[in-house]
Amino acid sequence: MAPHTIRWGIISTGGIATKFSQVSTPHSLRFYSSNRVNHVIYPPSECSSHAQDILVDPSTRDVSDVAHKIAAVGSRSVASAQAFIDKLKAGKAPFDWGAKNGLLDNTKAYGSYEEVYNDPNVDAIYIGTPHTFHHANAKGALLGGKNVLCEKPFTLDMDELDELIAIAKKKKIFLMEAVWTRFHPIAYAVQDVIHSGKLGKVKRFSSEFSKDLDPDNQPYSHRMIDPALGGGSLLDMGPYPSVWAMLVLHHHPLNKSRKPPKLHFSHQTLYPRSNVDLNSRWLLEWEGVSQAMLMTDMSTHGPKESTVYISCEEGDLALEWGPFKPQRFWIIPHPPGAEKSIKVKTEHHYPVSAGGGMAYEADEVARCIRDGKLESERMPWEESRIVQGWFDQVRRAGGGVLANVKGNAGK
Ligand SMILES: NC(=O)C1=CN([C@@H]2O[C@H](COP(=O)(O)OP(=O)(O)OC[C@H]3O[C@@H](n4cnc5c(N)ncnc54)[C@H](OP(=O)(O)O)[C@@H]3O)[C@@H](O)[C@H]2O)C=CC1
Ligand SMILES: O=C1OC[C@@H](O)[C@H](O)[C@H]1O
Repeated sequence: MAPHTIRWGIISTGGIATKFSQVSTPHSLRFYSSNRVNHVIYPPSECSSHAQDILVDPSTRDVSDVAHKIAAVGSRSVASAQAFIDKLKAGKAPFDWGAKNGLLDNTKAYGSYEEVYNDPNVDAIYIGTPHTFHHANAKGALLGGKNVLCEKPFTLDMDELDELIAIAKKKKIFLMEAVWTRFHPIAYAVQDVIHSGKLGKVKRFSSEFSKDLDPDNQPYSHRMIDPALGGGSLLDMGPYPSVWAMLVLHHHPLNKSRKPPKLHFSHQTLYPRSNVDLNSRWLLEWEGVSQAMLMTDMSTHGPKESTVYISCEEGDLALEWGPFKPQRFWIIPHPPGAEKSIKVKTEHHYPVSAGGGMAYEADEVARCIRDGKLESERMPWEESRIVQGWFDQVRRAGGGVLANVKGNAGK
């Protein structure tokens, strides 16, 4: 049967859209315990782009039921949209597959986002603008009748998110937050290990996304600094410690009710230059499962081999940095003299397939649309709401410039 093909419209030509992966030479990687992906792997890169990744041959990730095409690119400048398309067409392996196979034929370059919302040849829109525009862009796309995949963080606050969900429900249109990590092979593997009980009960959990962005040497207009663009570490980086807590603890078999966790306390260190948060910490508790300490920080890199650390009865699990796309984890015995059934440290590789790792979430969108779903079971609205709720609470308690800022719900 022919694959169900989604005709994408891409909104914005910024960093996430244009940080083209410098990947050209395939090599085979052997890995210890993955049985989900086992074919040609390309070297991992932090730079990923939705537009570029959907141009990779889907068979490299064992996908044949869905496919992608780029029907339109919208930018505030038509020249930028056209340059973006030209760059995609000039992509190297594995991204050249799309141009060679017609995925960029007749792609339209628009000098506004509205034209993409209204293009009848577009099925779904990917939104890659700064956080403070997500709500307006997603709302415009939904009102134009388009399915939506919106970059993280979904919105600035819960009211904005609830309005988008209400529109999607009313118009019966698919809507999803682009938390790509949820769809990576390693995310399933980590859940399998912890939820199988092989390591016993979870005793403690910590996860963080720390990265030195050298804020003092960035212009004020940088979206991580400028409050008008939703600056600070929490909104940009917070989805990643959160995704691991949600997958491991919220989805834990012991959390039968799937009740949201309690947020005990939070703290933000403010960055005097613009009064956004330099770092944020918050403590959650899933009753009967575990507590979890989550952190974001844009002033330092943080630990390389334990961006997520899950202490369990029989041994621990540690994930490599960065939490947005780790490719390895380790199972680690307790300290000498305190070992339980885990006696030796083992390493487990789960690399993403060819490309940067963003095609998995695009495949999910395509399948959901094909199947007439409004939301994804792997990235459901309620779980975006839980995480958005933490951000609202942490931001408000932090006292920074964004503490009392309200989003644009209703506008
Ligand atoms: N999933 C992931 O791994 C990643 C996700 N992201 C998310 O993507 C979003 C965008 O981040 P990033 O690509 O780094 O951002 P950039 O600042 O690099 O680009 C944002 C783009 O948005 C458009 N835009 C529209 N209005 C404005 C405005 N007033 N000011 C600035 N830009 C505007 C511009 O595109 P144009 O001129 O074409 O209209 C601009 O190039 C964020 O929400 C971020 O959280 C970012 C990086 C990685
Ligand atoms: O979403 C993201 O993931 C990758 C990071 O490098 C980037 O800062 C962030 O926006």
